[in-house]
Amino acid sequence: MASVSIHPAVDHGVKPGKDNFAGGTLTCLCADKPVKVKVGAQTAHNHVCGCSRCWKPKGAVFAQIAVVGRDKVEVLENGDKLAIVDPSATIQRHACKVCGTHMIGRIENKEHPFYGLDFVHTELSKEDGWAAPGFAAFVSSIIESGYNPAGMDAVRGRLNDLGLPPYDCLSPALMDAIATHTAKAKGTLYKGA
Ligand SMILES: N[C@@H](CCC(=O)N[C@@H](CSCO)C(=O)NCC(=O)O)C(=O)O
Ligand SMILES: [Zn+2]
Ligand SMILES: [Zn+2]
Repeated sequence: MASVSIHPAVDHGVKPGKDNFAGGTLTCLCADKPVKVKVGAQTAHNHVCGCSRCWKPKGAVFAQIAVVGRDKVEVLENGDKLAIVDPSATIQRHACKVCGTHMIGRIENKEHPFYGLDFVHTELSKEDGWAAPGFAAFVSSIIESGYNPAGMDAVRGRLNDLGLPPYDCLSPALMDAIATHTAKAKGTLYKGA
């Protein structure tokens, strides 16, 4: 039986990143005047995401998405084709108006735990060496985009086989980082006995 399809970047096995990789250029899917975005550093926290908001290549069940410092992200060409998909969303996704590809996901709320980081889809670059995805986020959310709920055991099994532990929110490390940020803001962070 064919294995469950997740995302083209991982369906044939997760490819490890390269040490000292310094970034590359993301290009949208337009044949004419593509949007080009420079990402001038290696990314962190790469993951596959099942949420309905993240951009997925045609036919993919999951998105692949990572973060990088916003100071490392620069629109190089055809930025006039970009528009924010939903200005009220936490992550403002700047997408190509012609092909729909999300090029930059930016957080403008300075109080947000991930402020200062942009979300990017590194499969849009032809450079080799981007950090590999390490987990699967918002797995149950694929049902919201029409995935058959009866197939979820097989999806989670495949993700585990690929070395992408499945979570229905973000990974424990990221959820702990968010909660730590919130506790600091509320003044309730553990201070020791
Ligand atoms: N069930 C919802 C979940 C959407 C969601 O909360 N997505 C996360 C992860 S996106 C990258 O990992 C999130 O942080 N969203 C904030 C935002 O999108 O602005 C669904 O599927 O839509
Ligand atoms: Zn485009
Ligand atoms: Zn998402």
